[in-house]
Amino acid sequence: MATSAYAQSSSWTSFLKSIVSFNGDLSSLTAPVFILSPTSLSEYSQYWSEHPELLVAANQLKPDENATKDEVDVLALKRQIAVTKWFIATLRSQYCSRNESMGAEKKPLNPFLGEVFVGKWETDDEKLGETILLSEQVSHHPPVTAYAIANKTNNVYLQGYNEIRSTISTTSINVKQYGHALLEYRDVGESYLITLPPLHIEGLLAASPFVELEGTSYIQSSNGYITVIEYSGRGYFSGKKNTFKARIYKDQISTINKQNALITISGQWSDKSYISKGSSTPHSKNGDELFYDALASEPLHLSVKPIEEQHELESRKAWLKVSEAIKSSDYDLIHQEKSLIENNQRELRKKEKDAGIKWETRWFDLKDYEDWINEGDNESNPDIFLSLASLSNLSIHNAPSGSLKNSKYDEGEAKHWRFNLKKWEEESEIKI
Ligand SMILES: CCC(=O)OC[C@H](C)CC[C@H]1O[C@H]2C[C@H]3[C@@H]4CC=C5C[C@@H](O)CC[C@]5(C)[C@H]4CC[C@]3(C)[C@H]2[C@@H]1C
Repeated sequence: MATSAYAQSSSWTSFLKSIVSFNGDLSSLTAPVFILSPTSLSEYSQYWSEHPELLVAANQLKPDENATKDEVDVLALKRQIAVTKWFIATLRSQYCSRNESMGAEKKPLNPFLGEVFVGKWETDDEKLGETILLSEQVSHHPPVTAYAIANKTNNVYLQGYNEIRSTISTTSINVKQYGHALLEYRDVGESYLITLPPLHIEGLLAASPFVELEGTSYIQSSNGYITVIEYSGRGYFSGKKNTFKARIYKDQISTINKQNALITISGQWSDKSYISKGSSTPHSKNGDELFYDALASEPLHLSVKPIEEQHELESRKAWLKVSEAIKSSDYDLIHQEKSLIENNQRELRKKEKDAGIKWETRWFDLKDYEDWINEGDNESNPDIFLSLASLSNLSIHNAPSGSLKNSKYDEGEAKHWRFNLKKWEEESEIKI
């Protein structure tokens, strides 16, 4: 990875010193201008669907009414492969797009409470149809972004939320992701729980930061199939960066032995990956089939209405002056414009506190699963998160994403952000 010209700059070396006395909240660190992104973190929800054709693909793999049990099963496995491909395809957008567009990972603007970001992916393919995005900053301390993505044409709905907790080692920033995504294919009658891998930021000493994924993440289907994805960077499996190995099993019990894998996929999530049947590691060398080429398919970017048509709570309108100041590297103006927004927010919080009113989130509710479980009979409308967490043996608590039941994190609160369709349907001010 290239060493930036900034590596020796005094601003970067003093910044690196400052992160040694790090307090856990990345947004509190004053980073040098050249590492600041003009984009708010609330916009990162769009990375979940820059390949909408892959997001809806599983919906086309429906058995017809006279399919045999085998055909039904083969199609269920094909849907698991399709959902795994969609998820792997999101990773380049999620974790490389700033490096590709701005030369390095950047520090995003820290969204204010109630900040929203909406848009749509438009296409002239009427089988695919339009896909819409709603994103809302549902918490400022700690920063939590919730999102909902819908493709009505295919009856496909994705919702989720993200929170991060960071620690610093001598040369890298280690990030645990909290939250998960829930994906529903309502025509097929199937749902998926998707967890988020831990990551770390490399390249800090070279002032050319980039994200590397690590650990394990899961995709659990309501039909039992589960994909277990292991991540590594340079120096592990193949010495290449952004490496992963995904294994698909019939069910969670089978995951105790890698020999039980029905399908194995491996390669680089930011480049090419290959697929083979069974548990052997696929590779281009032994002629295994190409699974996905992340560089070959250009992402479809979200359409966002012009700033003059946006509501004041919409991200690009709210941050316009700060964003322009960052683009012109005018540190004083950045500080001046950011302070305006931050002081306004402090004022609002103070008024709410004095009036004894609590901030109401707009399109998402914080669902307390401990209440839900204690209320007992929910057989009437079983919650898909609870059933998928049980199938995958994953914790329902506010643990790092992908924590297993009975792991050391499997305790404490169990509150998760959920999309409230009724609130969106009653929305009268914010338009897509
Ligand atoms: C504040 C310290 C600093 O500026 O260090 C310089 C570097 C830019 C490293 C810190 C920032 O790195 C950014 C990378 C961001 C993550 C990128 C992608 C995602 C996926 C998305 O679905 C959810 C959000 C998440 C996890 C971003 C979270 C915020 C990260 C870690 C930024 C760091 C402040």
